[in-house]
Amino acid sequence: MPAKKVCIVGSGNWGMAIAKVIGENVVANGKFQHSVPMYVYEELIDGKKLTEIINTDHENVKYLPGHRIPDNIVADPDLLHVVENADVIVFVTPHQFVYSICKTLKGKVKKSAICVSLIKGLDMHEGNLDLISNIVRRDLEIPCAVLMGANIAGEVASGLFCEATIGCDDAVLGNLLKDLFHRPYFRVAVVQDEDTVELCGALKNIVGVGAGIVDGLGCGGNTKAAVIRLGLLEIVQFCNTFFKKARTETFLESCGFADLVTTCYCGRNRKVAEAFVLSAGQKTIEELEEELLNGQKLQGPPTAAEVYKFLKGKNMLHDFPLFTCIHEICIGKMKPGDFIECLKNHS
Ligand SMILES: NC(=O)c1ccc[n+]([C@@H]2O[C@H](COP(=O)([O-])OP(=O)(O)OC[C@H]3O[C@@H](n4cnc5c(N)ncnc54)[C@H](O)[C@@H]3O)[C@@H](O)[C@H]2O)c1
Ligand SMILES: O=P(O)(O)OC[C@H](O)CO
Repeated sequence: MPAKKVCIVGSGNWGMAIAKVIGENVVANGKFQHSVPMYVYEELIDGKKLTEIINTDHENVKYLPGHRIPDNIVADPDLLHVVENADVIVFVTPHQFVYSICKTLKGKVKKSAICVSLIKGLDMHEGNLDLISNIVRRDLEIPCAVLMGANIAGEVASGLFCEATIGCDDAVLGNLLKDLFHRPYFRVAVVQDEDTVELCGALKNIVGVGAGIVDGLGCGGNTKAAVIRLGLLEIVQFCNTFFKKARTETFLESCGFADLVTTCYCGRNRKVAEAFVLSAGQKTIEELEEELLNGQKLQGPPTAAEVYKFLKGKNMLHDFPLFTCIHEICIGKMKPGDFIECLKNHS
């Protein structure tokens, strides 16, 4: 069997960390070609192209400073060149850019290629809520698995132990992807419940915003635990109401409960939402995202907006009071303090 060509589409905070994992694994495992092209959205840093900096210094000084990635990861600003003849395409951009990337790739990827999405987000499409993996499947006409989990990028890049979940309904494909991602410090489990794995990854970002709100209000660990518990309840309910019935065990994998915990304590959504509450109406979420994240993109507030629009269309906002309240606080329709009432009255 010829070695498979892997490519990575995306080079942000998580994109770089996972490039380190992949770069090490393709060398350790004979199933994959050693050189891995990575699509980088080109920009200038102090007058120098980011792709050149990555290929020379093997570090993305803007999105994951202080971490060296393996030399076999090759940064390239040409998206079509990156995916040319690729057998495995790893999608890891903020979800905001998936539509335009898929549009560019339509009809341009190998017919036998497979994709794995590491993107935690959802998209409203023609009045319906789309999984990111569905956009890929529909536009590129190839299978798409997902990888989600409690994976703060900097910690993974530092080699600190964590777990992740691959959601893949095809067991053979799932095992191939496990070979690509599993490392001694990155333990991967494969489950055949791909929609639930992806939904957990997307929806936990809304709950992360809720955690930041209670931190900004000066509440303690008990209140945050309530946010996590009620958030998990709404995630389970959302999956089972709108998608094929979830396996309960999936929520106990890294993509479920564990990702909720890490996001609510260590994530960017939490951080920006806390700053938003502390700014007492002086700054918007978007302004704080720009101020605090240096180009990294929040997924929680836009996902909350998309879920809100979807639920409103179904007249079901009252069935998901936590998701609803978090969005209304983000857009200034409710005050952060109202969140506590929402928690108190949640059934
Ligand atoms: N950062 C983490 O700790 C982490 C962990 C697990 C999963 N994720 C998920 O991975 C996905 C990617 O997150 P990330 O942290 O790698 O990204 P990020 O938040 O660092 O986003 C910045 C990236 O977006 C790119 N970008 C900016 N404008 C663009 C455009 N117009 N077109 C294409 N790309 C553009 C930038 O070049 C940069 O690579 C998200 O869905 C996120 O939820 C993130
Ligand atoms: O920093 P956040 O809030 O985008 O969360 C990062 C990861 O998804 C945690 O697993």
